[in-house]
Amino acid sequence: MPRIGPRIMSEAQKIHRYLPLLLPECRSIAASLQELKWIKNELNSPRKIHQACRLRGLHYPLQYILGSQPFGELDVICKSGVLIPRWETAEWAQDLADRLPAETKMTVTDLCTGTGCIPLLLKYNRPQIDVTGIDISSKALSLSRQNSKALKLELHLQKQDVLNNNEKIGSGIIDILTCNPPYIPRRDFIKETTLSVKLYEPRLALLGDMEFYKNLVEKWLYRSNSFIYEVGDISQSEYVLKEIQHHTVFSSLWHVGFRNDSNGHPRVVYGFRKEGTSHNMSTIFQNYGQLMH
Ligand SMILES: C[S@@+](CC[C@H](N)C(=O)[O-])C[C@H]1O[C@@H](n2cnc3c(N)ncnc32)[C@H](O)[C@@H]1O
Repeated sequence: MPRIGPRIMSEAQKIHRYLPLLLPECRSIAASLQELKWIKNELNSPRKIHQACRLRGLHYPLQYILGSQPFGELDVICKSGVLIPRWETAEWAQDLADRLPAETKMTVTDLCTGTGCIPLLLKYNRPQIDVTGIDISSKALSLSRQNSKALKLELHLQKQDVLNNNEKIGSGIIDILTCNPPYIPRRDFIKETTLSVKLYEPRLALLGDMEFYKNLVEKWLYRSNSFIYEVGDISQSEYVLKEIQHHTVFSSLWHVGFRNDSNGHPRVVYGFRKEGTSHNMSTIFQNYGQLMH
């Protein structure tokens, strides 16, 4: 990343004395001004505003400073130690919420729930559904509980290792299984993530490769009627597709699709049972992405 030159620093200093603190993270005067406006809107004391700008200069995430992040129509509480929800996730989760039937009862289990943003957004849009969030991290569970309370949306929570204790999670068949797992391979972590993410967001929430997709195929397909897993790149979607296509039983039972985010990047692999479910999955997932199988 190129360094900020002295000319732009002194230009920023002339506009506002805190702008030079924001420039290293925001990279331009316009972006720094926008951020200063947000900080001033949220924090009322000059001391807090100055402290916030200083922290931003150290690449500390704005959401941890201001304490929240919009996720669809929700304002989700954010705290250090728990991944900040991303717009890419909100995009597919909101579209999924809009597709769920308005009155029908359904069960949703969200693996790797973090702040609880995904099940809470689904519950907000479809209050009749029953939502459960699972995470291995105590910090994540405590924050998702706090979000559930603050938003007045009921969310069942369970602390479990998704990869090893699958049988201890819930019971019966899950209608919709959602998951945004840690999916950045160690080899890509250094070059592909920003300093702010590298320094301050939990690695437990970020670092992963194929293990959660493998676990989906080996364990969760037996227990769910549909799944929506976020991916970091196309190889993770292709892995799930190949495993289902080449499976003697799954290949005749499941449809599989890929979905890009609005920046055109592969973002989701999803699947649903062709028949035998009490809800019409093919209507819910019609044109959700591109069907591959
Ligand atoms: C990418 S974050 C997703 C958080 C949230 N769902 C979101 O979209 O913002 C992944 C989450 O998985 C959790 N996690 C990591 N390994 C896990 C495991 N083996 N079992 C359960 N949760 C795990 C982390 O604690 C983290 O909260």
